[in-house]
Formats: sequence, C-alpha cells, structure tokens
Amino acid sequence: MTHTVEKIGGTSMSRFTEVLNNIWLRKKNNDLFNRIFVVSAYAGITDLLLEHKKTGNAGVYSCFAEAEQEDAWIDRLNLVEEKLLAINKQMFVGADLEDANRFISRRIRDAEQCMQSLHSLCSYGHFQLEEHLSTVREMLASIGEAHSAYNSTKLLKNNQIPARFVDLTGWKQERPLAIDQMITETFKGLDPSKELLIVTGYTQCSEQLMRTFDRGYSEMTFAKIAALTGAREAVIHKEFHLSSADPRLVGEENVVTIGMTNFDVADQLSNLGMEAIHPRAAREIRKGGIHIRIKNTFEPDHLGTIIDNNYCNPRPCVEIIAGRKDVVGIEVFDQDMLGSPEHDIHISQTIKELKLQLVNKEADANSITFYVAGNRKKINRIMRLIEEKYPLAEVKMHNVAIVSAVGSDIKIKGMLARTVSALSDAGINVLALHQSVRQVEMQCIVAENDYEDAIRALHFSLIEAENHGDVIRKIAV
Ligand SMILES: Nc1ncnc2c1ncn2[C@@H]1O[C@H](COP(=O)(O)OP(=O)(O)O)[C@@H](O)[C@H]1O
Ligand SMILES: N[C@@H](CC(=O)OP(=O)(O)O)C(=O)O
Repeated sequence: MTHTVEKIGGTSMSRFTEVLNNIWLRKKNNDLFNRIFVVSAYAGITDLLLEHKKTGNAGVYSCFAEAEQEDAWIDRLNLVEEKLLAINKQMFVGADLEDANRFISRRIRDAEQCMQSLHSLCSYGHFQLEEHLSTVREMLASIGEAHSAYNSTKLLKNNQIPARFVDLTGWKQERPLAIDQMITETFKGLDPSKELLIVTGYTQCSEQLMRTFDRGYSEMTFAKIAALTGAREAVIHKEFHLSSADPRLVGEENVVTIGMTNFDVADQLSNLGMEAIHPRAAREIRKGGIHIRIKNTFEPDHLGTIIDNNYCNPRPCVEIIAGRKDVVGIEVFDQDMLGSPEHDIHISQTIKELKLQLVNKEADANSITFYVAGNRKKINRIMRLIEEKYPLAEVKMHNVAIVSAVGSDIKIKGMLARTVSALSDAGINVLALHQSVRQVEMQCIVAENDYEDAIRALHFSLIEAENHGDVIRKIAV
C-alpha cells in the first residue's frame, strides 16, 4: 500500500492557484506521485446543473423535470456554459483556452441534444419522461466534474507535471458497468507512481451514483477508489480545518481545530448538512480499514484531522457545535395516534418518497413532530398529503433551526444543563430538546432567527470556556 487517494472539495477547487501550489506542486521528487486525486466540480456548479443543495432552488435539471416553462432549462444550461467558460478564462490563454472551451462546450451540446430528443420522444404517450429523469440528472451532474478534472490535468501539464485525466463519467460509453467494476477496470491500466491521476468525482455506473448516494457523491467515488485500490490513507482537502464550529459563524480566531475524531461524530455532522464526510462514503472507507485525514487546503503544513473508527476522546467534552437552518418542524396532533405507530410509519414513508431529508423527530402520547429539510414546494406538498390522510388531525408547520453540541464522549453529569443554560443566558428560547441515550450529541430546536446567536452562545460556553488551545486532541499517529 503505497499510494493515497485524495479528494478536493468544490470550494477549494475554485481557488485553483492555491490547489496547484499547496497540494500538487508542493510535493517534490519521490513524494510527487503515488497520489490519486478525485476532484469535485467548482463551487456552485452542481447547484446550477441540478438544484441548490441547501435551498433547493431550481437548476437545469429541476427546470427540465418540472417542465412548467418548456424552454427554461435551455436558458439555464446556457448560463452554466457561460460560467464554465468564465472559469476557463481565468485559468488558460490562447490554444489552451480554446481546447478547454471546446471540451466542455461539446459535452454541454451533447447533453442538450439528448435532452431535446428525449423531450420530443416523450411527446408520444409510449414514452414517459419520468422513466428517464434520473439518467438525465446523472448526465448533467457529470459535466461539472468532467470540467474540473479536465482543467486540472491541463493546468498540471502546463506546469511540467505528468498528469492524466481519468474520466469516470462514461460519456458515450456503450453500457454502464457496476460501480466497483467501472473503477477496477479503469484503474487496471494506470500507474500512479508515474503520473498524477486526476479523476472525475462523478462515476457513471449501473446503480446510478446519485440515485444511490445523492449529492456529495464525489465522496462516494473517492471512498470506492480508496477501498478498491487499497490506499494507505484517504485524504479530504477542504476550505477550512474541521473545526469546533463553522469558522464563518464563530470567527476563525475563536474556533479550535479538531485533531482527532471518529466516524460516529462525522455521521452526526453530515446529518446536519455539514458534510465532514458523506456517511455512506465513511462506511466504505471504514470497511476498508483505512483512516481519513481532513486537511485545510490553505494550510498545507498542518497535520489536519484524523477520523479513525477507534478514537474516543479520553476526556469527555463537547468537541463541535454544528447546526442547521431552514428546518421545518411538521407537528401532527391527533388523539387517534395514541398507542399506534401507524402515523409515524406512514408519514416517514411519505417523507422518503418526496425525498425530503428527515433530520430528527420527536413524539409524545398524541403528537409527533418531524424535523425535515427540503424545498418549500415539497414541504407544502407533504403538509397537504398529511391533512388529506388524517382529516381529524391538527397539522402545524414551525420554521426552526437546530443547534447541536457533539462529542465522541459527552457522558458527564450536567452537560445537558450547561447546554440549555448557555442558550437561556443568551436570551434564547429552547423550543424542543433531544439527546439520545448514546450521548454523542445534544440537539436544541430554536427559532430560525436565533440560529447564529445560538451557535455562538454554545461555542462560547462549551468550547471557548474549556481553553483547549489550538487543537482538540492533537494527532497521535
Ligand atoms: N465545524 C466546521 N468546520 C469547518 N467548516 C465548517 C464547519 N461547519 C460548517 N463549516 C462550513 O463548511 C463549509 C465547507 O463545506 P463543504 O461542503 O465541506 O465544502 P467543500 O466540500 O466544497 O470543500 C465551509 O465553508 C465552512 O463554512
Ligand atoms: N459537486 C457535487 C459532488 C460533490 O461531492 O461536491 P462537494 O465535494 O463540493 O461537496 C455536489 O455538489 O453534490
């Protein structure tokens, strides 16, 4: 096991000069190679191609799928092309710029043609658009990663580094293969000891990457490659160190870097939309017995954070304050619910079918509240469906935020009391409170407007007050 597999997130990718200097060119001679890079689309591009990951705002795909205005998706696709070409212009000049533009414009035109043809085909009742939508979604998504991987390879070659564009998008491939086979076959003929391999974060596969793993899918490609090629270490390059809270909210000068943590903590964070790592990707890497290192792209000398399955902080404490805005609490009150799980089962199933994200839920004798995230249209739809199914129930919608204190071990007396006091001392009303018996995280539901203040208050009382220094649990390996 000599090589590493390294993923570069979209936010970092957009700062391509720093990626070039801090990640690629930094290593010299023997250390330069034996690194396989899996790259995400440049920041915001997948959001434009599909839909906004957090707000659900329409992108090319959602316009095409909803087809309210027939040609709205074409305008959006042209807008994406403009953005991609603008990125090229920042990176290349002359013949290189022309080549980069030709590559990506061809893919966009191919996709446009397929989608146009599909549209005409589906004007005949024999062909149903719905049956092909997931394929269209996959095709569109792959454009973002093909663009960033192609450009990165070109940039490296321009800097005299041997590099190869490894295209897992299966563009114009006859038939999709199963994901494991697609990766194994592709890597068979490649030698990472001789050149840097720059791999698209999107993989075309018979399982359909997004249908199986959804957004953040490049981490799945990354995890599969790490496991299937037997990597020594799986590295994720991000915009910030994995920190005790979002540095944008709490201030870079106040947060503490996390030195070590475990996959359990990472799962809690990804449930809140802070994808330290995609939970399914984590499973793949964990099964392969590989640890993950999260690194800050802009501080290349820092050891970063190790996520290891066996890690537990020897001193119980809160390590991270995370949270999520734009959560809707759907409260269903129905006295017929007493003693029966029927409402819970049915509503949970509807949430799944509508592809809303269930962040948490709580229940008492005759009411149940589902905390979900997703776009407004879907939320309104589910409210309607619940009211139709249970006409005697009272269904209410609450716009809330969730703030959460997470730690690999928080099993100490008084921790929950301290958390709630921190919020009440800051004048914030706690609407609901959850802590599971495993005691890995405590979640407080607060009004949406209180989100930022609540994060800062919890960070101040539970982390800053502990004087951890620069790093919570320095890396010991
Ligand atoms: N605890 C945290 N540590 C570091 N970054 C965080 C944390 N919580 C939220 N963030 C935010 O996550 C963002 C990175 O998001 P992410 O989806 O991982 O980006 P990418 O994969 O494009 O690099 C940062 O901009 C930062 O504001
Ligand atoms: N760009 C894709 C894949 C991905 O994983 O992106 P990022 O690494 O920037 O989260 C998405 O947004 O879903």
